Amino acid sequence: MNAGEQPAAYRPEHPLLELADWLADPVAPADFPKTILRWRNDRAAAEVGLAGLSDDEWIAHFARFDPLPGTLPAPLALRYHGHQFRVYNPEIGDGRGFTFAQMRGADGRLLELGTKGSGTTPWSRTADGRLTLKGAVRELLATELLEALGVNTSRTFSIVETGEELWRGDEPSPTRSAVLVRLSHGHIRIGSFQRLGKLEEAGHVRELVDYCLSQFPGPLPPDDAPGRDEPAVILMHQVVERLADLAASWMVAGFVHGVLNTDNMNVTGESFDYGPWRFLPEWDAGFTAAYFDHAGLYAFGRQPEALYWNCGQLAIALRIVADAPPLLAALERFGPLYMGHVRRRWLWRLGLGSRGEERDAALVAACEAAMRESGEAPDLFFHRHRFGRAAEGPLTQAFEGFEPAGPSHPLWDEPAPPSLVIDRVEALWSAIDKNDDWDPLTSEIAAIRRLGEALGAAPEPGGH
Ligand SMILES: Nc1ncnc2c1ncn2[C@@H]1O[C@H](COP(=O)(O)OP(=O)(O)OP(=O)(O)O)[C@@H](O)[C@H]1O
Repeated sequence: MNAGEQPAAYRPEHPLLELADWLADPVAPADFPKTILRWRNDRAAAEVGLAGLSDDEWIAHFARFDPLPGTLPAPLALRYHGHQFRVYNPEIGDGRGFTFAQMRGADGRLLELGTKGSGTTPWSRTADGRLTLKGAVRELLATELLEALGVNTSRTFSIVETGEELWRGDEPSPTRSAVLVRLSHGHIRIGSFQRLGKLEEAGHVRELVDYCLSQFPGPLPPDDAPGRDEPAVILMHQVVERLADLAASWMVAGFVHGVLNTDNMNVTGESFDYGPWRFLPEWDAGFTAAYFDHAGLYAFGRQPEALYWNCGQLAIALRIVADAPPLLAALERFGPLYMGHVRRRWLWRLGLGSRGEERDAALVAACEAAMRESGEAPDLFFHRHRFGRAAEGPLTQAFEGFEPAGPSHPLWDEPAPPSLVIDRVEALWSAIDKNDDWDPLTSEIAAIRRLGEALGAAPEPGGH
């Protein structure tokens, strides 16, 4: 919400309930020994009419999970399958989370509150259903910076520390526990369709397609797209458009998600599930975030290809209700859409207006080459070159004739804020872990929000 805007009214709904019999299981939240409020996102809460809750009420709803009035009567753990590192896994589903509430935002779009670390479900397998506090803090940092950088991301709504000791192979253990609530437009994944396709539930695929089209509305396919009136084809086009933009937005943010499995692909196009993510210390296509990604499958430069592959899996799942050629025609749009979104977002981050496709593409290529050569962190590069300043050497020509287009802000005349690279993330966590000092995290979030203000909103993609 921008300054001066009125807080939205709370407008509960529960359309998911209609699908719940075959898409989800009602579950009970864990009973935590402690509930210490660590983060409440009042900016996001104001958008859904929940900023007026007292801290006690907040904890009752977002750590004890007392139902919010008028929305889902019970938490729903969603069923899904997914390709994990390209291997099909039919045993997953919400193993440590659930959809807790649905509501309308001020713009009329559906929003959901979903959890992470809220207890076991039928899909927990042998795991504990919990989230580490460090995992929660990392998710907060990633979502705040991505939001500032114009990425369509889930938002971290609430973090409550829960007083348990957790054992993890990738954190010094025992480690502290938390329950996180996130706000996003939905939690229907490509893996949700894969599961229904695999189980040959064509009627349910149709129902889920209709739900997505009505709850997450988007544009119709281009005029010349084959099968453009069929619901599954329309959805396929929308998901391709959204994920092509998502891939572009991560590249321009210098962000490596780390685990681009099909169960982590939201059909709304929102970035979510922040595990081993990293921001780039330097421009390197081979930079890999997850220590367990030995082949570099989800390395920085392979993210667009991974999302394209995931869209292909959605097409396969939708084959049960649509012909292949129109689905493939939608899939083929991914590459050109991606390139267009990279150009648009790159110029936005530089604060420059477009000079046409060719010059814009040449500028992107020149900037990439300059970063590769110098080893400069992308955040620093974009800051130094905001509005086309500081161009030198081969960059001078590439920047020639581009005009400033972004808002002015005092930040652009200050030294660049430090990048949120791994050492910085670890330092912020260490203050909490060693001294229970939350001030460095709070200051970091304030600095990130100021960067978001300085950048302004990313422009919407144009029409077809
Ligand atoms: N500690 C845990 N307990 C139970 N299930 C877990 C745990 N950690 C991961 N899972 C499950 O393993 C699968 C893959 O985990 P992943 O980290 O991608 O998802 P997640 O972060 O738990 O949830 P989301 O994708 O909604 O962010 C999911 O089905 C998830 O629910």
